[in-house]
Amino acid sequence: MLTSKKRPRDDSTHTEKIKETDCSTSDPILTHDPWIDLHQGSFVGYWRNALGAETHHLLLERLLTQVAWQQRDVNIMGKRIPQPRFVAYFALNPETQGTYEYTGLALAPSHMSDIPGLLELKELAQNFAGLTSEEEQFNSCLVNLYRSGADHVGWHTDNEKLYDANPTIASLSLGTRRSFILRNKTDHATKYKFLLGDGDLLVMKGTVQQYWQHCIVKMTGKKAAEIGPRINLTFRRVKNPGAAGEVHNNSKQLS
Ligand SMILES: O=C(O)CCC(=O)C(=O)O
Ligand SMILES: [Fe+2]
Repeated sequence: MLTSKKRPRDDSTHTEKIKETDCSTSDPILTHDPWIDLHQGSFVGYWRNALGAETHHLLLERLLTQVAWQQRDVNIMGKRIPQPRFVAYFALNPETQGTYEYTGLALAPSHMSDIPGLLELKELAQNFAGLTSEEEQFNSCLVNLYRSGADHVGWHTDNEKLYDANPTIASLSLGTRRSFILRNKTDHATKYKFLLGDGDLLVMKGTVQQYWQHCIVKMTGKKAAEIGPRINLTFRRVKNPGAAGEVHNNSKQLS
């Protein structure tokens, strides 16, 4: 049974503010407040093992086997390249919410109710994100499958016009721990690294998509091939279904 009970972060060593020049030195933010104030109205919430259940592997297995994963081509700087991960898209009301589009890739949504447990995960993510009113609640879920350490997502912001200009986005991780980095758009040396492990939840809130970019770091070498899969579910609220493919400000960089 999934629980939405909030639990304090038990260990902050999985979050670090890092400098461009020294990515291995940690400057941990040692606080039990799950919300990190990035200034200018940007906030990130981070909960280790928000899922709190021992059934993550079943959930991972279910998603691996039941989701109709797609690897699509995207346009990056005039070139068509296969995305370095697999994706799928779910909506609460696929009939009215339209497609999700970026860099030449259009994904039609499936029903969230098609995957057992997905609606409960949405509720859980909403509770952690503090979304109480119905108008704020998530109605879509973009799911990423990183097969090994070589799969990744490049620097980007989730600034599609489908969403509000300052959307709340909740990201739930399953499987292998991977490095998620946020960097300030105007000062790339200001970064926060989160090691997102099985059951961890990260929420971006306020102006994060205006002032920060994020990525999942590409791993290289033998270790990249050896590590297991990771699935990430990002819950979002589609507000403007007619605006698929448009972005709020500067262009979205993504691979
Ligand atoms: O896998 C992750 O944690 C991030 C995914 C992401 O940034 C996205 O789907 O927009
Ligand atoms: Fe993103």
